[in-house]
Amino acid sequence: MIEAHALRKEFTVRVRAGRLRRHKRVVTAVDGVDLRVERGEMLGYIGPNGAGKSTTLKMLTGVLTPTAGQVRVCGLEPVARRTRLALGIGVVFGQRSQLWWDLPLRDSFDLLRHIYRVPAAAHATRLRRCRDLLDLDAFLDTPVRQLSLGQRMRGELTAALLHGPQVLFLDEPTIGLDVVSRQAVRGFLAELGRTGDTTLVLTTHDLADIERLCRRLVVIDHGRVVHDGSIAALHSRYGSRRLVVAELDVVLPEPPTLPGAPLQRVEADGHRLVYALESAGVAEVVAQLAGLATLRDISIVEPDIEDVVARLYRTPHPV
Ligand SMILES: Nc1ncnc2c1ncn2[C@@H]1O[C@H](COP(=O)(O)OP(=O)(O)OP(=O)(O)O)[C@@H](O)[C@H]1O
Repeated sequence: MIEAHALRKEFTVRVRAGRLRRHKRVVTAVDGVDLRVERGEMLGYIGPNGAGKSTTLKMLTGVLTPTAGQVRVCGLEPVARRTRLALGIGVVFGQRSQLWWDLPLRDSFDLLRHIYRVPAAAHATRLRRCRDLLDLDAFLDTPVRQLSLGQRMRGELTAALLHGPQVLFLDEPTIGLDVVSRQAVRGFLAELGRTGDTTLVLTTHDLADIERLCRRLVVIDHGRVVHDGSIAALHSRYGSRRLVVAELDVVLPEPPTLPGAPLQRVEADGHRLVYALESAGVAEVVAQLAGLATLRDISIVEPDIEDVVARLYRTPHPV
């Protein structure tokens, strides 16, 4: 659905160099990105501020012309075939609206049906589904300007999907949403992913979105791809380890040393021991601890995606 090769975008900016003088400076926002996304994939596209995520999305959707490289979305060259491409893609930019500010949500949806020339029956089916899954009914007749951010975002998602796009681009779809709206949006996107018809490209700073929705993660930094693979692959690349947390009834004179599971921390005055799973398996570690101490509780803590991504952002990457 998406193919990009050596995609590059440079911006020329003017910077002050004295009271009246200005210098031209070239900012390379995207620096040779290769990307291939198959039908039905849900791809998380993340990176620190200014990494080039929005610029990439703008090139994929035909808003910006690449400085160099090739790009095809739904088999089309985005800038040259922008009108045609609009029928195949849906776009949600969290900070911008595609709805009519003064119209009730229902009327915006109706206008979109005419703009995209969607047959009435197909429109009704898709709208019904969004109304059910996103709980739109309570505010369908409210003008967009009176909607809360969470309600508007649900409206935006519906608006992006009513013409049945093959690819959905989402730039920060959960930004600023409260917990309930965030869950509603995530649940809806997860459902969309399960049906497997829509390809989804999602940029976000909220890594819980990625964990919940995306099996594949592309990380971009300074305009370059620095990771392309699963979240699990990222953890193994950066040596993230699962932890075994043992709560003891009685404090031991010395925390036990376990082969293949180094002790990470001793907490709660010795009542809690935290081991990292290296070469040892969970069962082995639990069995050993059970033989050495009276356990009140034991839990396994999965590696934290925030930690591993923070480590990745801090790692310098070769230019
Ligand atoms: N229109 C523009 N003119 C000049 N520079 C730009 C323009 N748009 C983006 N840039 C620069 O390109 C770089 C990448 O910006 P981009 O908006 O793609 O980053 P991002 O990864 O989406 O960041 P964020 O997470 O902060 O939204 C930044 O250095 C930014 O200042």
